[in-house]
Amino acid sequence: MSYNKSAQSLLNKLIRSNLVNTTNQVEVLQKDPSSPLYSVRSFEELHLKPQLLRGVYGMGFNRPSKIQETALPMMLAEPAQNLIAQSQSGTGKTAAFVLAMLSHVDPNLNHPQCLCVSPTYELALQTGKVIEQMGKHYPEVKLVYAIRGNKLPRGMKLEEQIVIGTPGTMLDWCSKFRFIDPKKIKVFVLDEADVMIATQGHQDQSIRIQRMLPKNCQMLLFSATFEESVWSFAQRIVPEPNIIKLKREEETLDTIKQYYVLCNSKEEKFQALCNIYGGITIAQAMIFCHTRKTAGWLAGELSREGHQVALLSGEMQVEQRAAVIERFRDGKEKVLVTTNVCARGIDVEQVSVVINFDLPVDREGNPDNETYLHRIGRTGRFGKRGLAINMVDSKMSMNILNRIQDHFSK
Ligand SMILES: Nc1ncnc2c1ncn2[C@@H]1O[C@H](COP(=O)(O)OP(=O)(O)OP(=O)(O)O)[C@@H](O)[C@H]1O
Repeated sequence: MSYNKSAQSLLNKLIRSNLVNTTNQVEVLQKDPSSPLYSVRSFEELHLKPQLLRGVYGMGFNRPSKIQETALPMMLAEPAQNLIAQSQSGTGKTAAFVLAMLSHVDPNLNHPQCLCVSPTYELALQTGKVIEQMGKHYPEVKLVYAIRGNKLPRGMKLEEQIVIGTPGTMLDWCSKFRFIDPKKIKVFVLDEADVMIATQGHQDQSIRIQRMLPKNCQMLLFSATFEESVWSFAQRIVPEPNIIKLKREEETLDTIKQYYVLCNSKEEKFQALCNIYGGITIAQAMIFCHTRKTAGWLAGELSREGHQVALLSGEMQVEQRAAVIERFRDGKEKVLVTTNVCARGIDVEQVSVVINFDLPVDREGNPDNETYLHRIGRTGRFGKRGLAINMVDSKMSMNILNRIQDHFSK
């Protein structure tokens, strides 16, 4: 379960190349409601160090994202303020806390000052990459990974200002090995709290790290979702927090053209698919199948027809899946074939054509409306127009399609 959650989160990060736009307003709950609430419309207003402003613009950011507008002034304020922030993946949380960490470190002090914990090694590396990009013009600030494979000699004291890693190793480095002096930490970031608590032990380890930090250390916690269990964990980690929440944009089927194609067999569906493919110039398409076997077969047939196809399948390791997704995102393959299960929870916003080679159904064989919507739907008025094609090959699948139609009244 936790493996799935962190894999999903990683794959989502990899498949997305852009900020997720949202028209929803942020909800803010201040620790001290009488203090003024600042929000910024530009990065200049934040009075960042010039090296960091260059780093931000160098990444192609023109203005703060919705959540950054409110979160950044809070995180950069003096004295430090604690923050719990929740918004869906892709809305700019990572970029925000990376900027906060880079702003708060003193490059002249050669000891760790910021700790950032992530649920997995791969997720930690992704955050590390953002630190490197944003800190590109600030080479005095150094970064080290507290992850299992990284073995340091006993008695060593770290000189890097930022440490990013997984809770277990981070805890060992702070207590058992004392590579880090927790009393000198100024900023503590806990990323992906919802994924974190899904792993046995991570919650306790995170709390034990937090207890070693000084009272005036800034505590920041981020999460994509906010169910009760995340919330109670957040409150144990972050005392006297400001709270920012950004609602997830509703997905709609309004801007999507949906079709279905009637066939008699798997082979006919494949033929129909080839015909459709010949008829329209498709930028990039994702094709969903019910089983691994069908997905493998279809990918084989498509490549025999000369298509460049990527296959994402459940038996692959996360790294392999990540590599497939990265190649697809970079346009190296135009078609991605995957199974319903494997792609659950993955956002495919930039894909304009979605083909359900098999319709999404749940374990009992009933229509899975939620998956249908998530796969095909687009959010808000920024949503690009899209095309969805459903393949029907039996009375049973026609029945499922009809029930999906009834459900959405479309
Ligand atoms: N102000 C901005 N302007 C333009 N792009 C931005 C801005 N902030 C972040 N981005 C880009 O948007 C994407 C999502 O940002 P980021 O990874 O920070 O979001 P997130 O909420 O942390 O999502 P996740 O939890 O999946 O990492 C990244 O590609 C990032 O480079």
